[in-house]
Amino acid sequence: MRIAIAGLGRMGGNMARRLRRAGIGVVGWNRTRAVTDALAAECGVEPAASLAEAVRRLRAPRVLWLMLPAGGATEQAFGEALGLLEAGDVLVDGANSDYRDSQRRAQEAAARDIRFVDCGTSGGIWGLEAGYCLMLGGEAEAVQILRPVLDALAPPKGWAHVGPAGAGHYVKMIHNGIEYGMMQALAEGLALLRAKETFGIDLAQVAELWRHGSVVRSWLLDLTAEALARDPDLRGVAPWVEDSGEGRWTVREAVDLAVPAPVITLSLMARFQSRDEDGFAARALAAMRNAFGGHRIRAAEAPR
Ligand SMILES: O=C(O)[C@H](O)[C@@H](O)[C@H](O)[C@H](O)COP(=O)(O)O
Repeated sequence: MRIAIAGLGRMGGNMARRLRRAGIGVVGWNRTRAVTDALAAECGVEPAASLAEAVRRLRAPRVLWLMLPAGGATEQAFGEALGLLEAGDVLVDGANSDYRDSQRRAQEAAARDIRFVDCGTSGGIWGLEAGYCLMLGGEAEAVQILRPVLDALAPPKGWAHVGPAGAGHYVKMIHNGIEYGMMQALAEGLALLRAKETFGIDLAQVAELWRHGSVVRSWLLDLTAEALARDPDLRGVAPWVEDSGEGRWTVREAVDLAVPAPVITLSLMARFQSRDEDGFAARALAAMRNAFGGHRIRAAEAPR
């Protein structure tokens, strides 16, 4: 089997490597040509200078796997791919795309008899060795065509066809919402342990301890324990937490469906709060408290 991968960054590049290790042919295209060439030299990816060339190098039914950043880059490549692929070909989006975009894209592809598969992809940079967890939405026949690729990318039992178009990215979105909540709970627990100064608890020791037989043992805890062992106070990490969209979409979904999701919602808000360098809401609170009760406010540093 031979497929084309568009986007050979952290995720796409490692997926190409893993496929090559399993003996699957990979035609690779990346916006920066040097990245494609390096991968070609390293593991025998067939380099393509353009998306059109990548598609030309495939045989029907062609499989083109987009592994680009969600949003503009994926949308642009999707539009271009529709003009390059033919009826019966399979177009996969493995990015963290909004499931509603995937539903629309599946319809646009279906109008040209192109089979669109949305693939939620979990595993990050560890996927190369451990395999990726793949959540697939789309037609069963299209997923069948992908079977050898999925078997190579995922660990045993690590991929599943979870529903129609959009369902793959929907399941990945909820997965990431859960990820936010789990991360937040671990982070808060560690902060509470650290605050109990009278006990002098060694966080790295406790995180390591909990990895063995405890109810909260998990891969996230494994990674946390490693980070604490390296840098017990995490001094090298600024208290600024980004988000890429999936958590916001999960919260939006909770509102749309009127399903209470307080933990996920608050864990998203905690990330926003981590970026609030201006602290206006906190200043407003302190000002109100001062106004009604004469309570002390801490003077802000004079602007320089
Ligand atoms: O399952 C995964 O492998 C991760 O969820 C992965 O998709 C990625 O790390 C997120 O994009 C980070 O998401 P945030 O930037 O929203 O934290």
